[in-house]
Amino acid sequence: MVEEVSTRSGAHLSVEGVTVQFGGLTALSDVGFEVRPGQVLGVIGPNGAGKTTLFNVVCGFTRPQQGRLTLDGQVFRPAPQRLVRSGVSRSLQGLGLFPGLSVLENIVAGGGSAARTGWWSGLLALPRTDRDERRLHERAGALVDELGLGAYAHAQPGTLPYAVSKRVALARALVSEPRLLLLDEPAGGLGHDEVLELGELITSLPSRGAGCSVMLVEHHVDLVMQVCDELVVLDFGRVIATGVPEVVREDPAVAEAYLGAEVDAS
Ligand SMILES: Nc1ncnc2c1ncn2[C@@H]1O[C@H](COP(=O)(O)OP(=O)(O)OP(=O)(O)O)[C@@H](O)[C@H]1O
Repeated sequence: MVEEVSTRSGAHLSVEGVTVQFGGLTALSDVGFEVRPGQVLGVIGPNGAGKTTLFNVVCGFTRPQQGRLTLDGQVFRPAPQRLVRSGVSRSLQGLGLFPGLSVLENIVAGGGSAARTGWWSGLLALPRTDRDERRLHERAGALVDELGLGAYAHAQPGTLPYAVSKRVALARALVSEPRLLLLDEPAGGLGHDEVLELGELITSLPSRGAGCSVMLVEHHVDLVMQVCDELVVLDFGRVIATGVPEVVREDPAVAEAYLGAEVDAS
């Protein structure tokens, strides 16, 4: 088991002692965990637990007051516009597809500066070559096929069924061949069969291309239990449990956090 993990590739993200306050409210308190190479790590927790805040910290939308991130051992100060250059990609709850562009063009747009020969060239701000451009279009075309988007390649986002839009957003996040993929509620609004398909896709990500680690923020507990190697459970901004799904599922603190949330809701 250990051997299997150590041979996987993908980025290694470390989140250390992260604290975020909004005025007097502590949204995250001393949060720490790791996403290991080739791992699918799930972040779960009841409403208001701090999941979105954590996602925003890793994307660079929110700066923590304390703590730090490292990516492959280097201090990582994420900025949304530089993420792709760092080998990181994200798919947000709000799909954010460009209305004036076709599905294929939207996917190509996800290449950003990584359209250059790779994210490392993007980091050095090397100019984009025709060959880079061609490769980007090839990758976009391959994703259209792989995610079953062929019938929609030239459609406008506004005309797509919701589940198809979600696949387009995912393809756009994958076209840069990220080493770390950040997914925010990818199952939101999907039906049962679509969630199953999504689960298969997420499970395949670590062995896709050069390898990809995944941080998945998700409410859909069945999906999380199915696809994640490890879970981090947040409640009131604190990590209350970490571990493999089978163990977290039995953790009394986790049951209590979710039960408390249900009682509040009722
Ligand atoms: N920009 C903000 N300003 C003030 N408070 C905020 C802000 N963003 C989040 N919060 C608060 O921080 C806490 C954590 O919110 P967050 O959205 O991260 O939780 P969550 O686990 O994603 O919740 P949900 O599952 O409902 O989306 C909540 O109490 C929320 O009201």
